[in-house]
Amino acid sequence: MTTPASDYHTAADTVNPGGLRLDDVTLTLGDGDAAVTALDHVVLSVAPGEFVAVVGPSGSGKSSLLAVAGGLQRPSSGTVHIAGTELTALPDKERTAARRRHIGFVFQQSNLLASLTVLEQLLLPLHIDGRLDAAARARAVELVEAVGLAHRAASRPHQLSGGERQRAGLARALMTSPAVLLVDEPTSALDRVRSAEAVRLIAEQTHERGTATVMVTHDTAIMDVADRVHEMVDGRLS
Ligand SMILES: Nc1ncnc2c1ncn2[C@@H]1O[C@H](COP(=O)(O)OP(=O)(O)OP(=O)(O)O)[C@@H](O)[C@H]1O
Repeated sequence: MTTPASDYHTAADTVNPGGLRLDDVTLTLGDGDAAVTALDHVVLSVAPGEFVAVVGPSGSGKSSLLAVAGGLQRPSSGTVHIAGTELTALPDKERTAARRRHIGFVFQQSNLLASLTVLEQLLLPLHIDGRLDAAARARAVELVEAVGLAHRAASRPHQLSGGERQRAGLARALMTSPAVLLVDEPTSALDRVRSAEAVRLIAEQTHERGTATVMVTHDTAIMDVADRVHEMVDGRLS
């Protein structure tokens, strides 16, 4: 008996069905004469296991793209799907839950909680979701090591450098194996070697875990690592 092709699944399919899709997304910020079209009819599809970079000048709409893709900001029009769910159709409470479960953010500001150690920052989201078990603890330790912070696992954010805080934020974002990973300029606070390592880790996790990853950056060196590179100019993606 042969197995139909549709019964075969890649590791990526098993971990994260669906990816990220933006359909005809427009975002207008501000009112009247001050109104700015931050996103202009953007179409973007990122498959599980795909690493997409978005490059573009300051003010072109890159951060707006991540905010809308991650459900932090509702678009003025258009739809966003993550992991098979239409994010833009969900009420606020459910959108927040979907965001926590499916999306990992790495922002320039790492938004770490001041009172928690590096290791605790990683464990908290799983604790909130009631999914904190031995495997999760082991993964947290592994990720803290992978971002080069093993010696800082028990440190709190104020005891870390900017680059260390950013790497802790990256490890935290990877902790839940999100379906979608949204990364804003991971290299700014890091030195060259560290930043190359961080990008390599993101690429590795993207391919191994079937994450749909979007990274926005000014850094054109990213082009060597990304599967696809888009350019953003005046809110338009090409
Ligand atoms: N709250 C706001 N009200 C009005 N305009 C805004 C608001 N936030 C951002 N903008 C404008 O929207 C456009 C896109 O901004 P965005 O932050 O997405 O750009 P960016 O490409 O991420 O820039 P950078 O690389 O400097 O971070 C810019 O022209 C910006 O001035």
